[in-house]
Amino acid sequence: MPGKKKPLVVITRKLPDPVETRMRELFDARLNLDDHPMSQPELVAAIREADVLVPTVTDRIDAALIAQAGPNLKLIANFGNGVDNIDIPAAQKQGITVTNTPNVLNEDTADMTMALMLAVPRRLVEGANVLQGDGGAWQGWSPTWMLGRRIWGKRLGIVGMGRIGTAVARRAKAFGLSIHYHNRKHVAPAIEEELEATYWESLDQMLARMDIVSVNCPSTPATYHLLSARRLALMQPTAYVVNTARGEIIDEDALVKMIEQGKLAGAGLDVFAHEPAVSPKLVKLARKGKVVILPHMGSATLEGRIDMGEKVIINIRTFFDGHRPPDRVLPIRN
Ligand SMILES: O=CC(=O)O
Repeated sequence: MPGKKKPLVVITRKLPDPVETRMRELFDARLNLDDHPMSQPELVAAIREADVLVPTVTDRIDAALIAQAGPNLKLIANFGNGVDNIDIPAAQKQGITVTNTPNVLNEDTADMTMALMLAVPRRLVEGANVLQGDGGAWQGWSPTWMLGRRIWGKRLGIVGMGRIGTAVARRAKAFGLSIHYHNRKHVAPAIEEELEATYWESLDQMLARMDIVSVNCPSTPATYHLLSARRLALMQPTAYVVNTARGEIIDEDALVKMIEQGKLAGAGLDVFAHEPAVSPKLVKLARKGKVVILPHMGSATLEGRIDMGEKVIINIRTFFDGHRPPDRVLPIRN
């Protein structure tokens, strides 16, 4: 941007090198080279001074923080798809634009969803641990040892057939699962045709009939504990739950209890209710092979993270060129 003063852009976490290099070229970029999660006073200092804040999903940008924004703060360009970490109405009220990084992580997150969908019923981690443990546990192949459950021919229920849900559905179809989905408002007729998918208006009815349920909706006040204790209890005891969206969408305590009591077969979880803390009960279930737990790695590919950084840059540049940034996020209207 020749001739113009470069915007002061505060980035809360370390980003991949090519992204940081480009940000340095384009902006007055304040980087977090040692990658420490920013403390509340550091966030307040950043938001007071910056023209643009680039937070990640681990930074809570709530109304109290936004209220302390300095006069220069015009844009919060989230490095992340989910914006549940940002109080969008509070930002909008203060004239601050919010953007995110959609689309570029659909395929990576869908891959991880598929990986969990395979890992739990097919006992992938349990099997790997046999060889990685003391080494003596494997007695050789046996017709009745390490038997999991087949996923081919089973029913997959997708909660939230959006961009990621659709990418999951395409993969799952190729693995021989029949595709079912529930969306709160919109049906997706094109996807229904392409994947011979069945739309369930009633989430309760869908849950009761699925072999695997994959959570792929955003975390909003309306989806908080969408898979509640009552709804989880509707599921078959042979069913699995996979969540690569947000921990808050499932009542995690209820899920744990149901798996402990054999009322659900297991779960594959990449996200948790109180990250980075993970319930010790879930860790215990993981040791028993009932769940596979991953530390929020759905979009964690080098390519994906560089693409996300590129999106952040495009959003900032477009905004300062006087146009509406491509990934502007507006408050949800019910
Ligand atoms: O979880 C990661 C994201 O929302 O980008």
